[in-house]
Amino acid sequence: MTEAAHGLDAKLALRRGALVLDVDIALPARGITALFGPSGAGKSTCLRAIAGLERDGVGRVSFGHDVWQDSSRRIFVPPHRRRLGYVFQEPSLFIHHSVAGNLDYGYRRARRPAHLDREGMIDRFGLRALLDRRVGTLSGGERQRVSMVRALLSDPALLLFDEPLSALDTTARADLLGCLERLHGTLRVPMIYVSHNIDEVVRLADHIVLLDDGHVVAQGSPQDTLTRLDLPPALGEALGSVVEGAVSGIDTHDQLIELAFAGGTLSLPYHGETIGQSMRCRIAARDVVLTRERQVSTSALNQVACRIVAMADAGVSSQCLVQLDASGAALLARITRRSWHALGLSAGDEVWAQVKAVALGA
Ligand SMILES: Nc1ncnc2c1ncn2[C@@H]1O[C@H](COP(=O)(O)OP(=O)(O)OP(=O)(O)O)[C@@H](O)[C@H]1O
Repeated sequence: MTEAAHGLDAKLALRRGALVLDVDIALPARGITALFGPSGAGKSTCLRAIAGLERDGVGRVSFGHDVWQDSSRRIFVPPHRRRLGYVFQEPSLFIHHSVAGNLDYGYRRARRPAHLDREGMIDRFGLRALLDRRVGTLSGGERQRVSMVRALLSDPALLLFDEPLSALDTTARADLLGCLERLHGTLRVPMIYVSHNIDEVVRLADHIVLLDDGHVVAQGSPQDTLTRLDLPPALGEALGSVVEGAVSGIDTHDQLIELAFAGGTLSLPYHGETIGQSMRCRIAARDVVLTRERQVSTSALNQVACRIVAMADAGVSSQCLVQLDASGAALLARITRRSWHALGLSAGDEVWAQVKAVALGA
């Protein structure tokens, strides 16, 4: 299998009822790209158009050196010839066949490529004990694991996952998210992952495309896109910073870990992490409190020294967004305008950002 030298480029326009989708997306050739946005933004429609499942989309889609669609030249490669591994919100499997039968369907058609680690994937997704079971007897979470491994074993050039966890309960969702995180480091092909759950996105994505009302409003690294001050109000709750660091301490007595990052250390709840483990956590803008002085009597375990970079309207008249720099790490706070004025804040000021450890629980 040859890997794409360039990723996916899609410039597509299409109308579906009240939705006018008009996107221009350029994705990296590796890693996970999240297509994120509020409900109804057009994420699934966009993914389907990329796959060739929306035939009336107009524009150009290329993947690596392959042109999948070019309306001006009447080129349209049908979905089954685009080498896609598609996973939908609801698993679509051969319900009367065994798990092994489902997994091997695409794997056999792809001629069992040597570079695909069938056994490793079965173990990584916890399917070993289920191989002989009929799919119809599995739970929703188990079926979705089968869908994912089946897609991976079909030797795709591009994986398209459309809200694969949204129909699952909290436990199944957490389990599968863990599987996907572990898969991340071994993925040889790019994945587009549609979600409206920002925590999933932050844990998985290397790159984010933010969609609102059929349009791309930002694309780039999670850190850069989610700390922007100019995003539409519909994306407001997703705003915040993505902190990357390594576990530098574990306090089993208080069940907390310390995460060392560019701006200092953060305490957050312990979930079985190990020292040295790389971690990402999201600090939602609404969970950050700003103070002029470092506080001595506060229940917030985290206080990070920052400098104010800029302030902007938060889209809600009583609130503003404050961009902060913590020794090179970008943070974002959403506070009231009243607080901004009461503290006499302005760009360039030194402040402390307080964050409760429980706000950082994964
Ligand atoms: N075939 C269709 N006919 C009419 N309207 C459609 C059709 N397909 C999609 N839409 C509309 O387009 C909008 C976007 O739908 P889409 O499923 O792409 O959004 P989404 O961002 O994936 O939303 P969600 O997160 O809720 O799944 C919705 O308002 C939907 O009702």
